[in-house]
Amino acid sequence: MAQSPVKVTVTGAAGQIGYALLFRIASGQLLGADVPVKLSLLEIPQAVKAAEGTAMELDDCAFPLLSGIEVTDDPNVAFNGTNVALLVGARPRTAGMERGDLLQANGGIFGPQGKAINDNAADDVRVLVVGNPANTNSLIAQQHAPDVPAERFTAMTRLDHNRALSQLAAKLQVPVTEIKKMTIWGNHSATQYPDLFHTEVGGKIAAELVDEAWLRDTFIPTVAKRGAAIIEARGASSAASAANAAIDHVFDWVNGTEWTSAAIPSDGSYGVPEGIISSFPVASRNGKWEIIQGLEINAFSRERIDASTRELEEERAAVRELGLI
Ligand SMILES: NC(=O)c1ccc[n+]([C@@H]2O[C@H](COP(=O)([O-])OP(=O)(O)OC[C@H]3O[C@@H](n4cnc5c(N)ncnc54)[C@H](O)[C@@H]3O)[C@@H](O)[C@H]2O)c1
Ligand SMILES: O=C(O)C[C@H](O)C(=O)O
Repeated sequence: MAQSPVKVTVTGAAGQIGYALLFRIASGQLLGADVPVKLSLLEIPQAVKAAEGTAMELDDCAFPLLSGIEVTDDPNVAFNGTNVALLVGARPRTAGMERGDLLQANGGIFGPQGKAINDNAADDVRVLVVGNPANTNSLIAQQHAPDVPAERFTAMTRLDHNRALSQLAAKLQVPVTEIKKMTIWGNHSATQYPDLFHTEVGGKIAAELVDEAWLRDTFIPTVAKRGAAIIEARGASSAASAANAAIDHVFDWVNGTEWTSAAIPSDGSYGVPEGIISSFPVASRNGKWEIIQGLEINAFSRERIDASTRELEEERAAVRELGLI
């Protein structure tokens, strides 16, 4: 029997990530080449017309897997029966802003959307927050959705993971496919920690293949500050690479993987405070993320994981203070 379509909701559909994302979803890259999809495009009223234009272009592609498109400014409609919610819609930072500056500006979006997901989404809904500050926005949405299992709320650090793969591959002059077990810990911010002490290249530990000065002074800051470097170079924040990472995150969540990075609610593993949505090394089995256990954390890593998770605790305290959770 033909599979019934999976409903995918994309917020901020008229934005630059939305434009890079929707066509790939409709072509089957988000869920698989045999899975039909229905798209729901959520925008603010002023941008609905632009989203309708994107919907016209989606129509014009005649994608065999695309079974329907709706465009709306009502979250209750957009999330009605949704199976996958990609929360992209938020203001990007501009040159000179840190992600923390966006807490107040964007935090207000995610409470109402969390509630709309709670009240309307399908029982199997999976949520990926891309809009910054992604980890804490995901926490805000989760806190407004008490009927949805907490672990269904995630945030995107896959772009950081992919950036780390690419930087290391260039340094070691190897194809990215030779690199296994890359890990991003913590917040999708400048405090994130790309960890090479478990990463393997041709069976060897990556941290032992590079000198410590490069690891500390070049690799970690290059990955952690790549978002700002893209803004500086493009005059706009990353879009196609962000859309690509969102596709990777959901595809692996649904179809399984033995090792990647994703920000998921902490269960206290590795001393990461319970409840914050922090990046971990994860596997996905039977449609559920699992934190990879048993890794030895050295003093160098400990210090950096603690710094990034402390920032997430501070963000949680700040949104509590603002009454957002
Ligand atoms: N996690 C990551 O790795 C990552 C990477 C890149 C960008 N981002 C973030 O993604 C977000 C979107 O980036 P962009 O470049 O597409 O921005 P953009 O400004 O091009 O588009 C954002 C869109 O969101 C819409 N929007 C705003 N409030 C909304 C709401 N309440 N409901 C629905 N739509 C709403 C806007 O109308 C706009 O069309 C930003 O916060 C950016 O910082 C995250
Ligand atoms: O850094 C930003 O503000 C945009 C995005 O989160 C990125 O990492 O490219």
